[in-house]
Amino acid sequence: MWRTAAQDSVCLLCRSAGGTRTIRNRPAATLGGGTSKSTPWTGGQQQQNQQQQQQRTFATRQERRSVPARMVLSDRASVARAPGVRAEPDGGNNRPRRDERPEGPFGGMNRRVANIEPARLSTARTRDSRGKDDREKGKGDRRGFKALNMQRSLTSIGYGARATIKDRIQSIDSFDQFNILPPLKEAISFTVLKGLTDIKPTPVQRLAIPALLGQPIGPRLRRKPMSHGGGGRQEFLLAAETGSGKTLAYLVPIINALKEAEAQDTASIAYNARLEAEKAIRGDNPMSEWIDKFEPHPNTARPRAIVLVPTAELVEQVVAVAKEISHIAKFKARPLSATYSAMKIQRNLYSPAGVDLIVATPHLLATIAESEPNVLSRVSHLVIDEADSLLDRSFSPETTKIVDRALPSLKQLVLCSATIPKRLDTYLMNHFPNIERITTPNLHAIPRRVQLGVIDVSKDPYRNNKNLACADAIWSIGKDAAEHEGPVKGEVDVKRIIVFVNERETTQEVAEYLCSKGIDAVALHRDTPDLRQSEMLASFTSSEPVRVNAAAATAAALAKGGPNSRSRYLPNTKVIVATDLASRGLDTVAVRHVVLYDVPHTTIDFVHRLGRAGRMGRRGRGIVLVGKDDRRDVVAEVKRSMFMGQALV
Ligand SMILES: Nc1ncnc2c1ncn2[C@@H]1O[C@H](COP(=O)(O)OP(=O)(O)OP(=O)(O)O)[C@@H](O)[C@H]1O
Repeated sequence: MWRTAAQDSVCLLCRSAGGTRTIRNRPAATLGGGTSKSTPWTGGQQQQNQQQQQQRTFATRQERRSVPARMVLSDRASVARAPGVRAEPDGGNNRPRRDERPEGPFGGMNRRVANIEPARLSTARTRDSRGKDDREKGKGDRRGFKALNMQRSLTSIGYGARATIKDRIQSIDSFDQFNILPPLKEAISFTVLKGLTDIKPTPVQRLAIPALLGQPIGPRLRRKPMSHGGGGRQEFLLAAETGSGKTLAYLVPIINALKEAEAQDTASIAYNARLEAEKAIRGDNPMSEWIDKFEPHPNTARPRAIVLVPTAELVEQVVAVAKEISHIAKFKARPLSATYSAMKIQRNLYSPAGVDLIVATPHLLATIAESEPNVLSRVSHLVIDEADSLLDRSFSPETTKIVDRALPSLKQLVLCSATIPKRLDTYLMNHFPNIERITTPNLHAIPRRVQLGVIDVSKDPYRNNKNLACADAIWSIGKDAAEHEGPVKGEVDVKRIIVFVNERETTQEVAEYLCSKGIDAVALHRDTPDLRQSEMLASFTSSEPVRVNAAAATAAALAKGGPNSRSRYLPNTKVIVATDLASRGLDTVAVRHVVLYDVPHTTIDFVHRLGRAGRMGRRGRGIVLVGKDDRRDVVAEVKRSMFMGQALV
């Protein structure tokens, strides 16, 4: 019996590989009891190779088993191994690593590494690892939010990116830092935000105003070259938490652009000169008496800026802000909504004095544009406020029609929203791939100053009577308020509360039940009488306090049985029952309490509904009624997210 050094090394290797069984003490050549003579498969050259080879192992157990008694092993150790590929001590599975396979027709198959140039690979890795860091960080923060992670409805933004944005806007603390015309600065301080002592732009205003003006602020705010849609148009998405001043964030730069363009517009300059001459001729004769007979302004029925909003109430709200600015900045803003008579709509649009900015609902404007295509022929600035609703299925056809008609003259398209739902994200990627996204550090987070309480409706005393639970919650708020006299002796503040339901049909039913329990409640929907609805809304959107006699409120507070008490009248609360679409965007500054009658379907609805309270730094409280079939896990996680000050997903 003889052994070569090479054979010894095979034996050691086999042992160390732990699994490749060899017939250890027999040289390969004698396997099967053969001789060392050459066979047709093993020539003299092969034998020489055998001796030179340092590591040798058998191909596979199967191969070995199938080795006929007189078979001599290939000196390549594995028949599957390509020339030049090293053997692996892998227990007999000696196939070459996929990424080491040679070039050839099948060389690219089953690769584990992408065939990317090293230079490109390094930049891709840096980018990827940065994104991954952010994602990992976000994931870490979201651990334990199983229910919310499962039904993700909002686009997530990494906490790293949020921190960067926060840094960027720190140096801006005054409207004077923006390149806006002096009358606009004056209007912000003396009309829109009058009464405030320390006026500072909010985060969305710090980000959006310079971006829309095309103004670089400080070295860190210098932006990449403008993102353009087709035809040199600029496209922006402003996304910021509810009640954070988005209206002013888009109105200020747009009005500024209108005023600058007006100063250059030869038609307007010539008209103004003729108007001044006419005024001189007419002397003391008031302008309102003769302007109708004078020639129309070049902007008559051809506004240069349009703001689209989903509801008539929001039309009023936005146009009110624009008009406040217009008192000082001098331009014409007009509302268009279905609540106006045909004659009023006609007058607003065809006013001989012209119209610069129109605030409208898409349905009405799209209908007008069908018969009067010129209405949109001069639009240079288009804002789609509450973009997640207006680009959703129900509004999208009308909104898109307006965008399409305005496109030829459009210079800036601004989409504005408090949430970026995933479907909006996809829509933007498909339709506006170059849109510049301006998002604030607290996007999708409900402010920590808003607390969320939970009432289990399935328990006593409600026994699944949601209406009763709702009335009881409102009575508790009223009773509590009755104990605290306001600044005026003998009077208490009236609490304004919004009750949110998921379906529009439920609004009336709940409002009627609350009324039957002595609560001043109104449903906010199309069929509610306009006057009652607008009276109620006015008291919700005004920051002026409403007070009632303390004695009446205290009597109600002391009555036993709450909503079931005999007195059955709670004088110090006012309630609106609505779906969140009805109240979308409403600046309900007077609201401290929100009751979520139904558990919202998605986190998007949580953000918008709870966003009606706690606006612009105010405190607020949400109460959610949870029935036996509701997702308690979702509610618990939203509550925890809010407590931790995290964004909902
Ligand atoms: N810089 C500011 N400082 C203080 N208050 C401001 C400032 N800018 C706006 N506001 C006030 O903040 C309130 C909310 O503004 P606005 O309605 O524009 O919020 P929003 O972000 O559009 O909310 P939503 O998402 O609900 O539509 C308004 O009462 C407005 O007057």
